[in-house]
Amino acid sequence: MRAGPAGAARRAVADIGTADGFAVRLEAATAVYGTGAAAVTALHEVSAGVPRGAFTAMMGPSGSGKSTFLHLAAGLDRPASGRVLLGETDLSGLSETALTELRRTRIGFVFQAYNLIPALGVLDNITLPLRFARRPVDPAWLARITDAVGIDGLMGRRPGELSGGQQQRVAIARALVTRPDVVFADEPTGALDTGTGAQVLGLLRELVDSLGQTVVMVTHDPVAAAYAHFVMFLADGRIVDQLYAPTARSVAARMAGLGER
Ligand SMILES: Nc1ncnc2c1ncn2[C@@H]1O[C@H](COP(=O)(O)OP(=O)(O)OP(=O)(O)O)[C@@H](O)[C@H]1O
Repeated sequence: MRAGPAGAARRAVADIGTADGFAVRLEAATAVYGTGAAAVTALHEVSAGVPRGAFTAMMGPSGSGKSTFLHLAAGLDRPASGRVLLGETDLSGLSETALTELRRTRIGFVFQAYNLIPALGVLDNITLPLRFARRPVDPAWLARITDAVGIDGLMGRRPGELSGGQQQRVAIARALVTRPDVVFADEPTGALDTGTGAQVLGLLRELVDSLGQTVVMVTHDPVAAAYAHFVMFLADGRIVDQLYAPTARSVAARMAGLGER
C-alpha cells in the first residue's frame, strides 16, 4: 500500500543516501559566495533529501542558508563541491542550456513578490512557462489547476486588477502548469496579510495532498511551517534538526533552541 505524504516523508528521510522517495537530493553539497579572503561558505557539505509528494518547510535563523539551499536544489546555482540530484538527474553534469531547460520543465517557482508579467492577462501568465518550453497547453490540466487554486473567474484580468492573494494564486497555477517534479516557494506569504497568507498556505498543502505535488517552502514563520508535513532546520549552513507533523508551537520551540525567538 502506498504511504501517505507524512509516511513518505518519514520513510524518505530514513533512506537518505538512496534515490527512493526523494524528489531532490543534496549530497555533501557545499556552497560558497565570493573568493579569497571575502569567501563566505553558506552551506557546509549538506546531505539531505526532499521527500517526494510531501510539503517540506525549510526553517532557520537569518543567514543560516535557507535561500542558498533552495537555489542549489532548484538548479539556480551550482555547488562548489558535492552533488545535487533532481530525481535521477545529476545537475552537476548538465550544461547551462540543459539546466535552463530543466528549470523550465521540471521545476516551478513561487516568489514573495509574485513576479507576474503586468502586461499579460492571467491565462497568459499561467501558460508562460509552457511557451518558454515550447510545449502545448493541456486544457484538462489547466482547468484542474485553475479550479484547484480558485481563480476560474479571473482569467480575463491582468495582475494589476487582482488582490495580492489572487496574484499569488495565479503564480501558484503558473508554477504547476508544467507538472513540475518540485515547486519551490520562497517566503510565498511574506507580502500577504495573515488571513490571506493562511489561505495560500492551506492551498499549497491541499495541492500536495490532492495532486501529490512536491513542494519546498522557505519561511521564517513557525505558523507557516506548520502547514508542511516535514520541517528541516538549518543553522550556520548545516541541517541541524528535522520535525514531522509540525505545529507552530513545536517549530517555534526548535527555533528558540537555535537562538531565534
Ligand atoms: N550573494 C552573496 N554574496 C555573499 N554572501 C552571500 C550572498 N548570498 C548569501 N550570502 C551569505 O550566505 C549565507 C547564507 O545566506 P542565505 O541567504 O542562504 O540565508 P537565509 O537563511 O536564506 O537568510 P534569510 O533568512 O535572512 O533570507 C549568509 O551568511 C549570507 O550573508
